[in-house]
Parts: sequence; structure tokens; C-alpha cells
Amino acid sequence: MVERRTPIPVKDAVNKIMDHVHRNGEVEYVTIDECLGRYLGKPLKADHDVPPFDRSPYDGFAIRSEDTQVASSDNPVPLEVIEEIGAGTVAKATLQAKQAIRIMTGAQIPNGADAVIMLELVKEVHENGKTYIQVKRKVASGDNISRQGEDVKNDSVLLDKGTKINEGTVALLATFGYAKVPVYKKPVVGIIATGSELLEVNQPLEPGKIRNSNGYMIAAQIQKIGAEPKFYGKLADDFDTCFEKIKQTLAEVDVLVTTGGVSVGDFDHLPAIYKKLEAEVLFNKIAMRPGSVTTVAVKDGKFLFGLSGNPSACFVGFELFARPAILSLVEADFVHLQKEKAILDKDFPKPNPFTRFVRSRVSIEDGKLMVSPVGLDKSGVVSSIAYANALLMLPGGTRGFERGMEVEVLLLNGEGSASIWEKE
Ligand SMILES: Nc1nc2c(c(=O)[nH]1)N[C@H]1C(S)=C(S)[C@@H](COP(=O)(O)OP(=O)(O)OC[C@H]3O[C@@H](n4cnc5c(N)ncnc54)[C@H](O)[C@@H]3O)O[C@H]1N2
Ligand code: MOO
Ligand SMILES: [Mg+2]
Repeated sequence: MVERRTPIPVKDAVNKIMDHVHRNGEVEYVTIDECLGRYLGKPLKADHDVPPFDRSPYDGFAIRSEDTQVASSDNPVPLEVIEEIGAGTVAKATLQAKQAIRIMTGAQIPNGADAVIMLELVKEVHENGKTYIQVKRKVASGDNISRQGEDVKNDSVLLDKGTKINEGTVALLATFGYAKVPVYKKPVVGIIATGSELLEVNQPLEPGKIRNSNGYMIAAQIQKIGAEPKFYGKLADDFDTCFEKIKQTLAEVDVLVTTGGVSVGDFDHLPAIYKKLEAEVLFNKIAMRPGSVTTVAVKDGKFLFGLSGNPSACFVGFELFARPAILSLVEADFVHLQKEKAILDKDFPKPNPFTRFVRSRVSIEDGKLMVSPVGLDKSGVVSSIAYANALLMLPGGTRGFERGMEVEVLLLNGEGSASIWEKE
């Protein structure tokens, strides 16, 4: 008698996983040029003001505003230019009455000055070996000065740990002198592809065989979220070989993802392997398509993701279940795919009792997010994954969906969402 499995709702499956997540990521230091895409291991706090000194945002003249109070086009006020400074140089003199210092963008405001007037707004004249500027307008105190700390105040917390490091984060880290950056260690995610039909990528096709595409796809999915894939190869559907390899691999990785062998077939050994491992199986059937057979187990605090062998089911299973578990290890803010509302741009007449995740493409038209399914909507299909940039999420029910309806989509290339599944 074939084992009967009880499907659970997708949100319950995700929540069961999240209840078992340990946020125990270790921190390591990497050089600043290697930190892009990593997750900050410690909060980033300012240890100085930015800018660290009052500075000029323009090429011009540092002046005392009080000297200009009577200035007008009929009454130009001459100020003697006593020094010239570029960015990186600090003026030696303190400005006295009726004096100016020629100053370039980024240079520190000299002592005694309280405003800057742009080069274009003054006329320079030379008299008796001295240089003067003629100021023809009243300048207010503080005009054209970038204030110390206007960008960042000393002691302020800028970024929380778990922030994904982007280009702007790199700039901030450099600003505060982080030649080495504390980041969470990349979770090491082992991958094992099971299936006696599987060939290596570089092998020619043989009767009844196919190339292992899931192994490489999963490695790419892992890499994309900033974790480290470790490929342990493909295995024939032999219980003992698979059991030994899975047991041994689990000891070496933070998370183990397998593909294939989770259904009820004669050569689907994963269920029996979880049993022999004495792993706690969180669920083995989800009310979804594709990926209904996705099985998740926990052994010694480590997750085993038993993804389907069917490529589309494998892809979806990783994105919905493995992704948030792996990203939780690095305290990421947005562990789930980004959920948005979109307008269905094509009829989808096929009703389904289970929630369906359809490989789709989203685009923005007239400010609205539109979504259309792409490729063949079958769990064994590989091509539609390549065309998709979103998963259209259609709730289970007895009816199909029509063009123009509002639907939910999960973006594959978005920043992510902190939570998309409500808890009961
Ligand atoms: N009697 C039933 N049969 C099946 C059921 C069921 O409920 N009752 N569920 C079906 C569903 S849904 C799925 S999904 C699949 C899941 O199968 P497995 O996870 O056990 O995977 P396999 O049987 O090993 O392979 C399925 C399919 O995928 C191909 N495959 C496997 N590995 C790879 C790989 N690394 N790269 C590319 N393609 C791969 C494999 O050749 C098969 O065609 O079970 C249904 N059956
Ligand atoms: O898990 Mo199967 O692909 O439901 O489609
Ligand atoms: Mg099978």
C-alpha cells in the first residue's frame, strides 16, 4: 500500500520552518573589496561626523558675511584675497575684516569665515600687487557651507546587522574606515542530486537518461542569495549509497539540499533515509503545485531540504522554503521573495485545488505591475524557469483566473520581503 500523505497549507509549511530556524550565524572579516552582497555581521555605528568639518560645496571665496551687508551692484565691496586653498588643504590664516580666501569645493572653511560666495558671482581685480574680489550682493551667514555632521552625526547607528551590503553600504563602510568588514560567514549549503537517470553536464545523452540540471540550478539559487553552494555530486537511486552520503555530508554543511527521490516511487529513498537518520520530518506534502512533494526535515539543528526532482518543483521549493531558512542564518532582513500585487495580463483558465506558483514574467506598464505566465506550466518543465522573473501565486479553488484580475506575485529579482505568510 502506497503511503498516504496529508498536505499542509504553504504558509504552515513556511512557518514550521521558521519556527526551527536558529539565528546563530558566525561573523568573519573580509576586505572591503570583497564584501558586496554579504550580510553585515555587526551594526554599523558612526564614530565621527560626516562631513568631519564644515566645508565648501563650491569653488569660490570664503568670506565674512558681515563684510557684505552693505554690498550691492551700485556699491561693490572689495575684499582682499589673502590665501588660496584646495580640498585637502587647511587655510593658515584666520579671516579678518574685509578679507577673503579663495577656496575650492571640499576644502575646510577657514577660521573666521562664515559663508562662501561662488567664483562666478564676483569680479577679481588686481591692485598694487594685491588681489581683491568685488562682492555685489549681501551674503547671509552660513550661505554655501556644508555643515559638519549634516550627512551623518557621530554616534548614530547607520545600519543594523543583517543588512545586505550594496554599493551604498560599501561607500559608508569606506567612509568610516572599514578596511575589513564584519560579515556573517556564508552558510555552506550542500547539494546532492539523486537519480540513476542523471548524466554529468559534459556527458552525451544516452537512452533513458537526462543531464543533471537541478544540481546546477540549486547552486545558482544558493549563490544568488549570498550563500556558499557545495556540490557533492549526483548519486544513483541506491538506498545505502544515498544514506551514507547524506549522513556524511550533513556533518560538513550548515544546510543540506537534495533533489529527487522524495515521492512515493520504488526508487524514492529519501523518506526512508530521513527515518534511518532519525531526522524530524516537518512535513512531506504541501497543498501547492508545483513542489507538493517537498519534504523538510531537521537533524541535529540542521535543515534537510528534500526538493522534488522535477525541475520547476525543485526551483519553487528552494525559493519558498530553503531561501528563508538559509537567509535567516545571516540575520537577513528580507528572507522571503518579495510579494507584490499585480494585474493578470492573460487568462489562466485552469483551476486547481492547491495554491499554484506559475513561472511568469512581470513588467511595469503605465505604472502598473502586469504579470503573464511563461512557458509550459508543468512541474517537470525546465525551460519556463529560464524565462521567469516572478512566480504568479494563484490560490487554490474551483475556478480559473481571468485577465484583468488582481493577483499576487513573488518577484525573483526583488529585494525580498520580511514576511509574506501570516501566522495563524
Ligand atoms: N504515484 C505518484 N507519483 C508521483 C507523485 C505522487 O504523488 N504519486 N508525485 C508527483 C510529483 S507532484 C512530483 S513533483 C514527482 C516528485 O518526484 P521525486 O521528487 O521523487 O523525483 P524523482 O522521481 O527522482 O524525479 C522526478 C523527475 O525529475 C527528474 N529529475 C530528477 N532529478 C533531476 C535533476 N537533478 N535534474 C533534472 N531533472 C531531474 C527525473 O528524471 C524525473 O523525471 O513525483 C511525481 N510522481
Ligand atoms: O510536487 Mo509536484 O511537482 O506537485 O508538482
Ligand atoms: Mg520519484
